[in-house]
Amino acid sequence: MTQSKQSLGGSSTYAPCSSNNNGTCSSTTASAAAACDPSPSHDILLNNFQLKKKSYRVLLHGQQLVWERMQKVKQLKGSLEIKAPLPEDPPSPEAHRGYGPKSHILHLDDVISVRTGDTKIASIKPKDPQAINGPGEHQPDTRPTSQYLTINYALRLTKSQTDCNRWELRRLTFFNADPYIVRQWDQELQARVHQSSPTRMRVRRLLVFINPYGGRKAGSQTYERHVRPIFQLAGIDATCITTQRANQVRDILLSHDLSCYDAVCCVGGDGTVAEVINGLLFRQMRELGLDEQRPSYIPRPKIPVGVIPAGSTDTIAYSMHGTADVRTAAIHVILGQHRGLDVCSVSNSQTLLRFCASVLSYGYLGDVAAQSENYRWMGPKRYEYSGVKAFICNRGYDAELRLLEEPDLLPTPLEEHLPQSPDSVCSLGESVPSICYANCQRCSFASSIQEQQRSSLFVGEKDAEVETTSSAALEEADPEDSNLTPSEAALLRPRPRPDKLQLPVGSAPSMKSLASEQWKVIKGNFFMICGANITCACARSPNGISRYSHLGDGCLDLILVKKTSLLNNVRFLLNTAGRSGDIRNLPFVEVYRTRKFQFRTFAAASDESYSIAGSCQPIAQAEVGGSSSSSVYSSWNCDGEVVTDLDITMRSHCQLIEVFMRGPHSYSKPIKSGTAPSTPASSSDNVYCCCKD
Ligand SMILES: Nc1ncnc2c1ncn2[C@@H]1O[C@H](COP(=O)(O)OP(=O)(O)OP(=O)(O)O)[C@@H](O)[C@H]1O
Repeated sequence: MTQSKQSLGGSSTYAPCSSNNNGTCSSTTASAAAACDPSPSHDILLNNFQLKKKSYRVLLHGQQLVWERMQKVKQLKGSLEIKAPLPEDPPSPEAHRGYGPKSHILHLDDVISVRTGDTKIASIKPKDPQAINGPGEHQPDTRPTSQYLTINYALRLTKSQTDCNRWELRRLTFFNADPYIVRQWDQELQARVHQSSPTRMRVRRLLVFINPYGGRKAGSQTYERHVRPIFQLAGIDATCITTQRANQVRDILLSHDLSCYDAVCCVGGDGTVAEVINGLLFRQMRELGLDEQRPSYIPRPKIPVGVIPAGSTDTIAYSMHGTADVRTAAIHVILGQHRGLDVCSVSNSQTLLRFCASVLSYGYLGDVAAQSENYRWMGPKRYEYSGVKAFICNRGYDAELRLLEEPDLLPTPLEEHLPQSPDSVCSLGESVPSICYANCQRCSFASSIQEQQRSSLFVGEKDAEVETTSSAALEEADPEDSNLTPSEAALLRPRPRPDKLQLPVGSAPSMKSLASEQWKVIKGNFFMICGANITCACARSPNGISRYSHLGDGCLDLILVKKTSLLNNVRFLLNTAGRSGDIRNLPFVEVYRTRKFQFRTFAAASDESYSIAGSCQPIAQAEVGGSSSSSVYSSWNCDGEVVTDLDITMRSHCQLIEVFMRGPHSYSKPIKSGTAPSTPASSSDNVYCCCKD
C-alpha cells in the first residue's frame, strides 16, 4: 500500500449530474459536499476507498455503485510507484459504457442494507431494529467518527449449473479515513436504496404468518434459521404469528388491523399462500361492502404479499422465483421488487367459492388431494403414496367443458419495434408459446391493459360507462351467461378488449378479431383436468405441469388429459417430472389458453339444454362410450385443498395480487459476454440472466 489512508480520504468528488452534461465534473472537498443539500438520484459521488486493503475508485451514479481497482503506474524516473489519479471526467451517464472492463457494478435494487461503524466489525453487526430510524433521521448531525461502510447486498448465482435462480447474501466493507466522506456515502446510499418506485417497495413493518404444520413441520425452524437473520440484516420489523389451526391466517386477515404493516408474508406451503390470498381478497371485498358470495367485481388488495416456501410442494413459491430456496424467497421480500400475480376465482352457479393461486384439478390430482389428507402423518411422502393409489384406481371421469379460447395478443413478430431482452424473444410472437421469465413482456403488456381495467373497477361516471360497455360485450360473447344475475355476470366479465388500448406501433393490424370468438365445448372421459394459473413448477417437476402459463397475463391454461391407457398415464406423469418433456406433444393431452372455463359432469350437463354458438369437440370418443356407465365423480383440488362442488367455473383475474418476486430465470448456463464488465449483481437482469432453454 503506497498511498496513505489520509490521501485516499482527501480525493473526493461530488458532482450534480444535471450541471455536467458536457462531462466536466465540479469537484469539491468532502466536507463542502456534505454541507450542501444533495438531490439524491441525479448526483454522482466519486471517492477512493480501500476494500480488503486494496485501493479502489468507487462511484455512485444513479442507482449504480461501481468500484474499480486502482492501477499502479510505474514512473520511469526512479522507482517511485504511485496510484493512477482519478479521472478528470466522470463516467458517462449512459450505464456502464464509460466504466472500465474490470469494473464491478452493483445495482442498488440488490442492496439489502448499508451500515457504518468505527470498526469493521461494528459496521457489519446488524443494529438493534429499535435504533434504526428512517433515512435522514438516523444520525444526529454531530462530528462523524465512522470510517467503515458496509454494504449488504444480494447476488443471484447466475453461473450456477444447478440453480441459477438462487440468490445469496454478499457484503462489501469499504474503508475511508475521512469520516465525513463515509457519512456522505452512507446518507446518499440510504436515500437511494430506500427510494420507492412503482415496482419496488422497501418493507419496514411486516406481518409474518408461520405455518408450523405444513411440509415437514419445520416452518418455525425454517423461519428462525434462514429468514429471521435476513430480515434482521435488512432492519425489518417483523411481527410473527405462528398458526394454531387451519384457516387461522384467513380469519386473522379478515379481521385484523393491517394499517401498521407494509406487507404480509407467509412461511408455509401452497395452502398457506392460498389462505393469505383468500383472506386479503375477501377482506378487500368486505371493506368495500361487496357481496362476498356474488361480488360485482373482485377488488385488488393494496398490501403486497411475500411467499417463503415451507410446505410439501411449494409450487407457488417455485413458480414465482424459479426455486424453492428459502433464503432466496426472503431476499425477494427484502429487495421489494413486486409484480402482479394472476388469481383465479372458483365459483359454482350459485356463489363464489374461493380463489385459486396455483392450480384447480379434477380427476387424478383431485383424488390425490382428497386421499392424501388421511395420510398427513407421512409428511410429503403422503403425496407419493396417495399418488400411486389414485393413479391405479383412476378409471377416467366423464366431463363437459366450455371455454373461450384466448386469441394471441400480438401474433406477428414485432421484435424490431420493441425493446428486447433475451427472455423476451418468444414472449410476443405467440406462434411458439412463451415461458414466463423475469421481465416477461407478455405480463408487462397485460399489466398495461391492467392499468386501464383498474379504472373500471371503481365507481365513477366514466367507469360506469366502461362497465356498461363490458356488460354489453359479455352478453354478446356469452349467451349462456345472459341468464346470470348482473352480479354474476360482472364476476365473469371479460377484461376490456385490447383493441381499445394503446398498442405498440404496428400491432393493431395483427390483433385477431375478437368478434369471431366462439365457445368451444369439449366432452370426454378424462384422467385429469387442470386449470393452471401458474406453471406449478416444483422441485420434482421443474417445468411444472403447465410450462407456458404466465404469472400475470390474465390467462389460465386448461389442460385436458384424456383417459387412455395406463401406459399413457405413466408417460404423462414422467413428462411432467423432467425438464425436457412437454405435455403438449402427447397426443392424448390438449391444452387451451383461456380466461375462463366452465366444468360440468355429464349428469349435470344433460339436465340443461343450452345452445352454444361454438364448436363441440368430443375427444376420446371411444373412452366416453366405454365408460359412460361410470357414475364415479372425482373432487377438485384447489391449491391443495379439496373442493367437492361439481359445477365449477374458473376465471382468471389479471394481476389481482402484488407479490414480491422478479420471476424465474432459465436454467441453462448464461451466455458469456467477453466485453461486458463483470457484475456481481443482477438488476441488470435484462443483460445477463435470461438465456433461453
Ligand atoms: N397449526 C396448524 N394446524 C393444522 N393445520 C394447519 C395449521 N396451520 C395451518 N394449517 C393448515 O395446513 C394446511 C397445509 O399447509 P400448507 O399447504 O402450507 O402445507 P403443505 O400442504 O405441506 O404444502 P403444499 O401445499 O405446498 O404441498 C393448510 O391448509 C393450512 O390451513
